[in-house]
Amino acid sequence: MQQHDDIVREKRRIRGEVRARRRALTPEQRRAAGEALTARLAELVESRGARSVSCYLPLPSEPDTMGFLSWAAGRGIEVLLPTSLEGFRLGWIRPDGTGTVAGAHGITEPRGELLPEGAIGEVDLMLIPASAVDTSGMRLGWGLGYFDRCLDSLERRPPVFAVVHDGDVLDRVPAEAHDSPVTGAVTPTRVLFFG
Ligand SMILES: Nc1nc2c(c(=O)[nH]1)N(C=O)[C@@H](CNc1ccc(C(=O)N[C@@H](CCC(=O)O)C(=O)O)cc1)CN2
Ligand SMILES: Nc1ncnc2c1ncn2[C@@H]1O[C@H](COP(=O)(O)OP(=O)(O)OP(=O)(O)O)[C@@H](O)[C@H]1O
Repeated sequence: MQQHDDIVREKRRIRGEVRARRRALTPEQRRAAGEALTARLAELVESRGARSVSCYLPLPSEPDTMGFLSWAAGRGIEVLLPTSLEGFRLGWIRPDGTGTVAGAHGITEPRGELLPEGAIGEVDLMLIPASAVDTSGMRLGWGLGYFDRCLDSLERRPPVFAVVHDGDVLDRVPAEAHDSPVTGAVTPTRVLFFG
């Protein structure tokens, strides 16, 4: 149990550092990072020939995916976005283009059809939020388990890329049994593939 408590404490410490670092970014740094991120995400999607992906509507301090969402819309690439359901479970929405609503945790969610469970496993590529990732592919979220549960529940798991700032790629992120590695990560400067 000691070991488990240590891991939980270490995860909390890392999340705190990431939060502080993200909040210290100036508006100009955020804008520039968002613009660069759009190019990296577009590169990844094009290189994989993905026609459908998952993504997220960003909180103010998260890597800004809005430019990428516009790019994808212009290319006719289908983008599914998450909604926070009860029990820290994720649902997936196909946006209908009529706007957004306020979801849980202060996160904006699109209006649109809530897809049947498992449908997210059919996308070509998942782009998911994270607080940090390490070079072996272990991913740290915000401690609510939404994405761990979602990825665990999939019979077929598409390639999964964590979207983070450059400073959120760490040498090592502590892992528990329910954590499974991601395929890669995308930052404003690079697309990384993990063993
Ligand atoms: N944009 C976005 N949508 C998402 C998630 C997410 O991480 N980001 N989720 C993923 O599970 C689910 C909701 N869970 C949440 C995850 C994190 C926080 C949150 O407040 N995170 C940070 C702030 C972000 C930052 O500093 O960059 C925090 O804890 O302070 C809230 C809800 C579904 N939708
Ligand atoms: N597949 C699962 N089924 C049930 N509970 C889970 C599952 N995966 C994780 N959890 C629980 O969710 C909580 C958060 O786990 P963890 O700290 O690994 O989250 P995270 O990776 O930061 O979050 P997220 O998955 O939202 O990105 C823990 O209490 C964990 O036990």
